[in-house]
Amino acid sequence: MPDVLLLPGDGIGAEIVPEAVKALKAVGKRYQIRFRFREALIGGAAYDACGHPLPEETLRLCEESDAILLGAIGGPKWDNLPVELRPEMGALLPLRKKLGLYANIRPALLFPALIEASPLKPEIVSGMDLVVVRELTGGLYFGTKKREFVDNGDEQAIDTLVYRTGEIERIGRLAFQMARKRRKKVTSVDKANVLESSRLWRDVITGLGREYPDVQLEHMYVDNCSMQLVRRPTQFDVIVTENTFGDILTDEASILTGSIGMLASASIGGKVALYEPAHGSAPDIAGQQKANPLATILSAALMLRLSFGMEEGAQAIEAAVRQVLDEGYRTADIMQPGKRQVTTAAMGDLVADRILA
Ligand SMILES: NC(=O)c1ccc[n+]([C@@H]2O[C@H](COP(=O)([O-])OP(=O)(O)OC[C@H]3O[C@@H](n4cnc5c(N)ncnc54)[C@H](O)[C@@H]3O)[C@@H](O)[C@H]2O)c1
Ligand SMILES: CC(C)[C@H](C(=O)O)[C@@H](O)C(=O)O
Ligand SMILES: [Mg+2]
Repeated sequence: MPDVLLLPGDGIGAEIVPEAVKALKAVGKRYQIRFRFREALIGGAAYDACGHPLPEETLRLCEESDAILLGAIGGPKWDNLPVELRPEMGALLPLRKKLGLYANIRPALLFPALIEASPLKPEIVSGMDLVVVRELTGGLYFGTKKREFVDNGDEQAIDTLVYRTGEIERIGRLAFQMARKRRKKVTSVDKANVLESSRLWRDVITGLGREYPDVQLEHMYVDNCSMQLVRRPTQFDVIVTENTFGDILTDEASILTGSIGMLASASIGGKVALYEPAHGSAPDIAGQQKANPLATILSAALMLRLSFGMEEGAQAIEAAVRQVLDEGYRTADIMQPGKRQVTTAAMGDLVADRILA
């Protein structure tokens, strides 16, 4: 019985996770699989309940589970806490690190029904289907952080950006392997014209490329990449990049597919994988049933594919999402003239229903 740990977290997390559970239950019913769902606290919700954003009990349940589904963490309520108690630095980052989740897979796929919801012209965005492989446990996020006063009385803040060859090699390998199963192209994104860590990144990826002669490798500076994504997103197949660049480029890529509410993700590399939408807790729309649950539902599909080897179940979810969009149902963020606007829960019901149809 696959044991799935649910971590709804904060803001819209409590609204979107139940919709992905509906999809998983529908797959369970269709293919006679019984999932066991457990739930734990994380983020601001955990801080409010027990004084820490990542309680030991939550970490233990994560380590014992077969896969984790996370909603989102954070929000203005907790932004002024000491940094180690904030949901981002006190829970999400340590959880990724402790579970060894060094690779964050973020597919940015345009569903044809959403072509009008994209800010790009239909002829430019049509066929967009790329995946960003983001390094997740290194770089600026995990470097030394400090503040100190200098001679003239100024305060200075320091964040170090460190990458080792081994860290670059393992994420690079994953990207090449993924490209082999796709359109056989890897774009490695860095800032090698400025950063030493990027020059090492480029050296390591170039060396790895020789082991994958069937995969086309190109290097691109991150500033150019952010422009190329908008100019011609279909030129990309697999983008591999370091932590911070991947964070920024995936928010950019998400909107090209219609909304950040469409971008699923899988964080892998350890014994247990974590699945979560790429977006945050969206405090501006929390509690209003306006959130798009599809990124979380599509993250559940990634869970079935990558953690449980249930390709059929994953495809059933993806086909149901496609069908519901083709039928014209939309949450507010992807609403278009002539379409039918539905709530978060209604969207989840529709997807579950189509999985079972
Ligand atoms: N993985 C995570 O848990 C995660 C990711 C990003 C941000 N955060 C946290 O979330 C909080 C809010 O951050 P932010 O406002 O910069 O980013 P955000 O992604 O929460 O929201 C950005 C914008 O996108 C909209 N949006 C996001 N998800 C949506 C959805 N599913 N459906 C419809 N609209 C959606 C929001 O309403 C908002 O206008 C912060 O505390 C941040 O640290 C957490
Ligand atoms: C909340 C934040 C720490 C996180 C990140 O930057 O990794 C988020 O933006 C994401 O993309 O998952
Ligand atoms: Mg982000």
